[in-house]
Amino acid sequence: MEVRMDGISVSRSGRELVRDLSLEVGSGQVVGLIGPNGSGKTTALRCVYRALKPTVGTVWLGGEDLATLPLRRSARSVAALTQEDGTDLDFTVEEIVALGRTPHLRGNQALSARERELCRGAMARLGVLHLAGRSVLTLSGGERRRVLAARMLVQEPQVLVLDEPTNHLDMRHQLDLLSLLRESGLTVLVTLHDLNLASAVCDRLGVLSRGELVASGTPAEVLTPRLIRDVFGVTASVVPHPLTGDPQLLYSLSSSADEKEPCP
Ligand SMILES: Nc1ncnc2c1ncn2[C@@H]1O[C@H](COP(=O)(O)OP(=O)(O)OP(=O)(O)O)[C@@H](O)[C@H]1O
Repeated sequence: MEVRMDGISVSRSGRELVRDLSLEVGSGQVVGLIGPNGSGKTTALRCVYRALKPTVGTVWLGGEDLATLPLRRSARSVAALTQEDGTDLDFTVEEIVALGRTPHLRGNQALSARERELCRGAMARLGVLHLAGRSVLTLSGGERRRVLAARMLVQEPQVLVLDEPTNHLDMRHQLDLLSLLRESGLTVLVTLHDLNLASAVCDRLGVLSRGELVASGTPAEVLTPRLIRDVFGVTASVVPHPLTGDPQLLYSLSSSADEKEPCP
């Protein structure tokens, strides 16, 4: 199922946070939104999981205007892993994961045996099955993030929207989660601050700067020293990954945009 942001703008308090953004995520593609702090990435994502309505423009979900779809229908199709995770309630891990089934259930309907198995499978895949009976309030940041990723999977969506999903995760769990995204076959829109991970996992990247899309294309097309310098204000060398060939950025601590040449 493809997702298309079509000329969306979002205004708040008299400020345009996102301006005339058009970006498509083809069915089964992984597309990354990158950009500096405050460039509008979260705001754009929130329009796709319906936490925000664009002031102007349309988000198309599988060819239908998202704004016209019943909430239950879009909730079955789009799952989000956000920064506002809502896990401040004293629920157990398995209760939080089971909440992912909500869009599929009627009233107080109990989970079927298949759904309970689905929850166990998702917890096992994210390495949190051993925490099933623990209160989420007692978890570390990374454990909590993996529980929320499991909740996202049990929703059985066609589209995943993830805002900085690797936050709090150690390197092994970062790579594990991103591999899961790649292998899922789902349509994925993800923000990532780590440009090397974005390069490794994404088919295409969109670059936001001050609310506007300033570049889009494959990681090789987008991740150039010039763009990194112009948009992020740092000097980086771009080298091919020795195993995969993906462009990878090398920084040095002194590599601010003020320097004319990177250190040898
Ligand atoms: N409700 C709001 N009212 C006014 N300004 C807002 C509101 N929500 C966000 N902003 C501002 O909009 C801009 C874009 O915010 P957004 O969270 O989308 O950026 P981001 O690219 O996700 O940033 P980060 O990388 O820091 O997470 C920021 O300057 C932020 O302060």
